[in-house]
Amino acid sequence: MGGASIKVLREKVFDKSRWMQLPRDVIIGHNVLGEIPSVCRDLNLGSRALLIAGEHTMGIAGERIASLLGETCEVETYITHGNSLEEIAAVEKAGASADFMVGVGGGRVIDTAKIVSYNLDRQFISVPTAAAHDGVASSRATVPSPEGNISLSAHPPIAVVADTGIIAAAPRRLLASGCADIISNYTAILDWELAHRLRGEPLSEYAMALSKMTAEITVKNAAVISAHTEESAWMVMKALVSSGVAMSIAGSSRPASGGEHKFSHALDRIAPGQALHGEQCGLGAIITMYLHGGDWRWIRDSLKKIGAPTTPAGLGISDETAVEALLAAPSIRPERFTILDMGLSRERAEAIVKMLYEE
Ligand SMILES: NC(=O)C1=CN([C@@H]2O[C@H](COP(=O)(O)OP(=O)(O)OC[C@H]3O[C@@H](n4cnc5c(N)ncnc54)[C@H](OP(=O)(O)O)[C@@H]3O)[C@@H](O)[C@H]2O)C=CC1
Ligand SMILES: O=C(CO)COP(=O)(O)O
Ligand SMILES: [Zn+2]
Repeated sequence: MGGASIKVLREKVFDKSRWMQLPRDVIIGHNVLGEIPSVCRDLNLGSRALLIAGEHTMGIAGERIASLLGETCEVETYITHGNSLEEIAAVEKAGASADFMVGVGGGRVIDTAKIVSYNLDRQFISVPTAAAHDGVASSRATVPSPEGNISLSAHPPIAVVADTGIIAAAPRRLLASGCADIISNYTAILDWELAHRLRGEPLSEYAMALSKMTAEITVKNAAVISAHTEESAWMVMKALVSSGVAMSIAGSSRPASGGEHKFSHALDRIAPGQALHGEQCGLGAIITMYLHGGDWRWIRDSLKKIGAPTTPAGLGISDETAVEALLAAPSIRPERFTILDMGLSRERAEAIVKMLYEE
């Protein structure tokens, strides 16, 4: 009897817990914009909406959604110009009396809607107009700061409505960028494993498996995707949603963001507005795969197949800028340990950037 109670005392207490938040409704497909009023009714979101879109995306889909919603709701519209903390504060003011938000556009608009709705404790619907990034369904929001981009905890959208007709009509470059953001999951996972081995950072096997599978399916379907049809939009959008779910499972962007993302964030600071987020991450993934000793040529060729750039010139930046971004990457989010935080010399960074032009 005494022996049994000693055994109980010695057992390690299991004290782990995680709160995973995921979207409730995910609707992807042809002409699904028309479903938005039903989604609002189904989820009981209220009668006053703030619709947030960008300069281009307001005309591409925002106005149509506002008119659809206008039949049953009071709708205010707001055009954002980026996702700076000042812009977020302004949208928050505009949304103070809204019951819910609808974010219509690219990654910056969706991140703005995500953080504003989180701060105001409202729900939001994510309506991507392009398949360019994997923040469509994630619970994280990336915003610029003087120290570089920071990843804030927020909440996932209550619903995602992705109209493949609209997404397929977006410029080809945006779709290729989304694929590159997904392909960079390969190196993000290698960095996470490295941080586990060297720093004891906890891993989530489920998040890693989902993130890797998403990248594998994308590469396997490169030929279909590069045709840039509505079927391509369907495939890439499913991958982007799955990658966002992997981030929600992990409770951080780790499964989809490693050194290649730190390189991209450094570029956003050094050479803002030159290239798309996913394009930058794709180039970063070639370099970090090389540093991990993996098959970097395969990453490069996969990116080429889907039409994403694979050199600094392809991003519209100089080789020197790419070298500066590689060297600056460790200063971005220093707590996120990656292969770029292991001490890359300028000389090696220059040699690696030259290597990118190899046939
Ligand atoms: N939270 C997360 O988990 C993640 C966040 N991100 C973040 O997302 C951002 C990148 O998103 P991304 O979409 O690449 O960049 P942007 O949001 O900057 O959008 C790029 C451009 O595409 C335009 N656009 C969008 N849809 C269409 C369309 N159908 N036709 C024509 N133009 C269109 C936008 O127009 P407009 O001018 O109207 O906006 C904008 O000019 C970064 O800030 C990144 O950090 C990326 C991955 C994950
Ligand atoms: O872009 C992301 C995943 O693709 C989000 O990652 P960050 O946390 O690096 O912004
Ligand atoms: Zn990304």
